[in-house]
Amino acid sequence: MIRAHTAATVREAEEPLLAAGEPLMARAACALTTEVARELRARGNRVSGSSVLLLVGGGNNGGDALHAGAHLARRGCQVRAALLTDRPHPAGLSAARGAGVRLHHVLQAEDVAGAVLDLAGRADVWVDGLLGIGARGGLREPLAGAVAALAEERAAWPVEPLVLAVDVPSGIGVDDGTIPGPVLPADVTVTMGTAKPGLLLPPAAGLAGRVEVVDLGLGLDALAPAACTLTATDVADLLPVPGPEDHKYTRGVLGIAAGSHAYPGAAALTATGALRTGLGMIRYLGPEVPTGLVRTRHPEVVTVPGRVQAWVLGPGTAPDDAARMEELAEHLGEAARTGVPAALDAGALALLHEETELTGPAVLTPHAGELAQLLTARGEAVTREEVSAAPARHARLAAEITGGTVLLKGATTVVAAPHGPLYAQHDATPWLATAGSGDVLAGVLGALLASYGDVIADGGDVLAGLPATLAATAAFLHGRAARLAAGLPAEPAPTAGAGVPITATDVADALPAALRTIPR
Ligand SMILES: NC(=O)C1=CN([C@@H]2O[C@H](COP(=O)(O)OP(=O)(O)OC[C@H]3O[C@@H](n4cnc5c(N)ncnc54)[C@H](O)[C@@H]3O)[C@@H](O)[C@H]2O)[C@@H](O)CC1
Ligand SMILES: Nc1ncnc2c1ncn2[C@@H]1O[C@H](COP(=O)(O)OP(=O)(O)O)[C@@H](O)[C@H]1O
Ligand SMILES: [K+]
Repeated sequence: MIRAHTAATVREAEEPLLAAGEPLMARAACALTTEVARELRARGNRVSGSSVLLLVGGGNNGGDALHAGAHLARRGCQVRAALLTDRPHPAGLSAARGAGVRLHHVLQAEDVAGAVLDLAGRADVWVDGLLGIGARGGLREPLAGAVAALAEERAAWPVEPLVLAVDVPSGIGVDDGTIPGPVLPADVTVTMGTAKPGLLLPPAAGLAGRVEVVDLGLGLDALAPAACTLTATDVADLLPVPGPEDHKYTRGVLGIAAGSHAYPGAAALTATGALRTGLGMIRYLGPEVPTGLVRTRHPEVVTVPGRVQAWVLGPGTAPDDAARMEELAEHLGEAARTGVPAALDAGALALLHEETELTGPAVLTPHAGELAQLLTARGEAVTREEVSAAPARHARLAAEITGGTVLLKGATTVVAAPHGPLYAQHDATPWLATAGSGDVLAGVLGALLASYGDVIADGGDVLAGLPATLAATAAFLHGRAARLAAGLPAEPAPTAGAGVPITATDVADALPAALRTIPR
């Protein structure tokens, strides 16, 4: 699991170590130096003779950069520092000066951005040490203008410089993953002690490049993360494997109320997603046309009511279909009475537009537009664009308002329960943006909820976070299946091609291949 902690938690952990005289900044600077050298060599450059520009802000982030610059100068790099502050870190500054780093007081220039661009043009590497966890809001002037100019001009350089961010790309929302102002996108972010939520959460995570965590000995592993990303190993621990004592009822029975006369295909896609993820049985309940489709495609699906351990409600239904909405409301009521978890998708999300309190465990699976509608209906007027600009904040808000767990779909899927860590899963490929793929996801999630249905129903507070973990697991499997279906390797690799278009059916059919890549 990749774990991220907030700026406040990092400071709390650092405090006693700094008081005890632990050389945290020296460790950070060594790690930065190693990373710059490694990246230069990976690009076929020698370390000695390479030119490095340090972008230096007024705090310890700038101090890290200056100390690393001193090391690099001693290793033969030509290092310049653009001091975008009147008060650079004193020890960092004297170390840099002593090692022969050339210091440029760019704030004295009439055109600060122009002065920084001038220095940047001569450098193979830009080290972004403007702001770290001390950032308050987006970059202010003159830093903002300089960074905007660098970000814009970078692509025009004959050879694009390597951009390495210290701790975080300066100016991102460190704790919430927002992008409140200009930010210089990094190739690599060397982050200190632990990842920060903004390095995992969209949209800021997309500006961090590869994230390298430096172990500063902060002892953060014992503290609950604010955000995390599941890896294959975590998913392996969660995926149920049947034992000899199991039978179909212990493996989990999933009720699916999906599809309508207008959108029958969703019923079949949800069922395929669930069956390929693995469970004991599916009970499908719906109108004649989708029922026929499900029976034809999956003769193993039962189409009579009975006991279930989880529900998927809503794929392929629309709020204007009053009769279908009434059926969904009844199933949701039954789920709540029996304490059985329910995944609510598409039309079923509209059930929550009313002031209904979710009394049973539920996972909502909106995309940004559906989440905006839900929040607006519940008195928090917001647009789709605003949700996309701050997905974590809005997913958490919806979880708090409804009492459910929210899986917000997107290129990076964010999961938020009312409490506990956020999850950010970036496992898919943009080829997944195709009609019906959300129905497959609902099926994957439904199968996992059914497998754990009895545990969730009996669980109480101890297992309060389980629906969120299962939702993140579903996003992982779904994303990985999409990658494999598109002809991409399970994990992103620089040599992978662009992949090929996929259908939602392809995604469901690639689930067994995705499961085979999970080490169990
Ligand atoms: N505390 C420590 O000894 C360690 C800290 N580390 C580094 O120190 C960083 C945190 O250092 P600081 O607490 O000094 O904070 P920062 O270096 O992130 O920034 C603080 C400075 O930025 C200014 N500032 C804040 N928001 C701004 C904005 N929106 N626009 C323009 N200027 C703004 C503040 O006025 C202040 O001068 C970490 O990110 C990490 O890089 C590491 O060296 C590990 C050890
Ligand atoms: N750009 C993207 N990159 C990766 N995955 C994406 C992207 N856009 C959408 N997705 C994923 O595709 C799926 C689309 O689901 P949804 O919007 O419900 O579509 P539908 O209703 O047609 O099934 C979600 O799992 C979402 O996370
Ligand atoms: K930085």
